[in-house]
Parts: sequence; structure tokens; C-alpha cells
Amino acid sequence: MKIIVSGGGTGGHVYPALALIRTIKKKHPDTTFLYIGTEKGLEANIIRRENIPFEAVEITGFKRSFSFENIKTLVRFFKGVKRSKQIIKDFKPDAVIGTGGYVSAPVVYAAAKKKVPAVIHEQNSVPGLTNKFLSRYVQKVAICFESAKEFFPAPKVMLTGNPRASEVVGKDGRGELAKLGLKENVPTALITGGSRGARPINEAVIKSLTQLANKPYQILYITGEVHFETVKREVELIGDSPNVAVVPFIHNMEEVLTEIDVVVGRAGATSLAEVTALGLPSILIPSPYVTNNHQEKNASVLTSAGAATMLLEKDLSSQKLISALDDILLDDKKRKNMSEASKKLGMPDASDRLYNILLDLIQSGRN
Ligand SMILES: CC(=O)N[C@H]1[C@@H](OP(=O)(O)OP(=O)(O)OC[C@H]2O[C@@H](n3ccc(=O)[nH]c3=O)[C@H](O)[C@@H]2O)O[C@H](CO)[C@@H](O)[C@@H]1O
Repeated sequence: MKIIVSGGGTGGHVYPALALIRTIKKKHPDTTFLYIGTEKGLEANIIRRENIPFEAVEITGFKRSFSFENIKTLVRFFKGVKRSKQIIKDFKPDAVIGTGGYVSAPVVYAAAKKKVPAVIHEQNSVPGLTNKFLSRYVQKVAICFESAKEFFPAPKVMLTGNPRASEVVGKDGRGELAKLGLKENVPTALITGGSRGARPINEAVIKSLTQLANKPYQILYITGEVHFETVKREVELIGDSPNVAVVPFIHNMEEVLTEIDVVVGRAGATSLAEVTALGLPSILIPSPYVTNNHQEKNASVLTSAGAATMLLEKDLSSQKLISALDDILLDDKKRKNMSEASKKLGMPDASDRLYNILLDLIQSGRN
């Protein structure tokens, strides 16, 4: 089989694509993949690290208000479509899958125009512009939250969940925390601001460090690559604490997560798929800067099930963060209840569901 995969900008669009690629590779080792992303998105590094052939197109997103930039974006889109059509002509894929982010727009659109079977995967409870646009042209739309259904043509929609959920389950912890300078068998919170990090979360964590140093639990704190140097300098001024490890990014999250008890982070849909697949309690601080405030909607699915607590960014402070951590990490019963509620939302068979859709499509295309 030959498959083109496209999605990017942030990790939330790239990791589901990578998880699906790994699933297909396991089932059909002879499959050839081509990933189409942008040079500026996180995919350029994440996908190349995996030795998956990678082609870049140049694309930006539309601004919601009228702007001269939108004309440039339209020009880039049509250039991207032209280039994608050429790539499709040369590579001759059996199917194309788009996992969202601007880059998947020209690629999936070009596939539809070239009559190649195409699927999109929407991670969020409220879809982004790209997938809404593409849903008119593709054969199938895979979703992760029931609430996303109403935004797409009904006969095309299938609930699959997020392939990244399948990837994180069943992994063995192999002393990952010890490698990062933390202890094993101590309750541990992972704090992250999503795949690109989040300055407001970093500021709250930095202000909490002195108090966190005296807690009976420990923290693995991911700053985000671009924020690392600034945060590190601030941490050095406060003084290192043995129960807090500070890192820029984790490349083997599926392994690290097996040793984590609570996740504190944004409410990006792929992170939530991981957390629920593993049955982890979480403290969610949705990004207010995303389309249609979709992260708050993602988060409320978990909070209403009792799987997470939510802290709005406008209310975020070091005290609120510490008491949210204490509430869960110092209360075993609460942690257990949240964990059970979280697990009920998990969809660990997502990869297989998405893979089956793709395979059916390819086979029906060949008949
Ligand atoms: C600002 C923005 O546009 N955010 C969107 C983006 O978020 P973002 O890219 O932050 O997405 P998520 O939080 O959903 O997923 C992040 C992914 O990166 C991984 N990871 C993160 C940190 C790290 O050090 N190592 C690592 O591997 C996580 O394990 C996860 O697989 O995509 C999500 C999924 O469409 C959306 O819901 C978010 O609203």
C-alpha cells in the first residue's frame, strides 16, 4: 500500500498521524508512506526523526477578519494544491489522510481533485476551519467526540477516537522518571502547556516552585522548546528543587506517561485522548486563544464526567495551581475516582477503527 499522510503545525495534529502510521506499519510492513507538512510546523522535526519520507509545502491559515494576508494565504493555498497534485501524481497513493492543521487543506483537496480516496481525522469536540472545508470533498470523516458530528455531512461521519490513545496504552514504564532525575514510586504530576508550551502556565509554575519543593509529591515540568531557556534561567534564580524536573520537550511521551499520576495541562484533544486512554486524572487549563474556544469544550467533556478539574486561564494563579494539585495528589480516594471516570471516556481501540475505515476505502476503490 502507498499512503500520503498530512497534518501539522502542532503536536495535536501530528501525533495522531504518527500513531496511525505506526499501526499500519505493524499490520502491513510493506506499506510506503509519504508525509506532507510544513517546514515551520512541529511535524518537520517529529516526522523526520522517525525516518518517514517528508515533503514540505508552504501554507498559512486564514484570518477570521478581512485582511490583505488572506489574499496571500489564498495564493499559497492554490500553489500548495498544485504542488500536492504533482506529489500525488508521482507517488500514486492508494489513499490520503489528513489530520488537520492548515497544511492538510491543499493536500487533501488535491487528493479529492485527483480522485484518490481521502479521509480526514478531527480530534476536537468542535472542528477547525480546515476540516469543515475538507469534509465536502472527502469520503469519510473520523471524529473523536460525538459533539463534532453535527458539523459534518452525516453519512460520512464515523466515531473512531484518536489513534494516539491506542499508542499510549499497554506500554511498560522503564524508569523514565529516574532518567530525568526524579524518584520512582512517588506520586508524580506532569505539567505541560501542550506541544508548543504555554507562557501563562509557565509563569504560574515558576511562582509555585518554592512551595512545590516541600510537597510529598514530585513534578515533571515540560516548558515547551521555545520557552525553555527563559524558564531555566528563572528556575536557577529560585534554586533547583530535587522534586521538580524541568525539560523543554519529551519525545517518548507514551513511555513517560505510564509513570505519571496526574496531568496538568491545556485541553488539546490529543492530550485528552492519551489521558483518558490511560485513565489519568487531570487538571485542565484550556487555551482561550483557539478557534471557537474549543479547548474549553474539550475540557468540559472530562469535567462533567468527573475525570478532570478545570482552571480557567483568567483565574490561574500559583495558589490555585498548588491547591488543585494538593486536592488530587494528597487524596488517594479522589484520585482513584477521577481515574475511573477518566478511563470510561478512553477509546484505546481508535487506531484499529481508523485503520479499518482507510482499508475499506482503499478496497472499495479497487473493486
Ligand atoms: C494552540 C493550539 O492550536 N492547540 C491545538 C493543538 O494543541 P497541541 O498541539 O498542544 O495538542 P494536544 O495537547 O492535543 O497534543 C499534544 C501532543 O504532543 C505531545 N507532546 C507534548 C509535549 C511534549 O513535550 N511531548 C509530546 O510528545 C502530547 O503527548 C500530545 O500527543 O492541537 C490539538 C488537537 O487538534 C487542539 O485540541 C489544540 O487546541
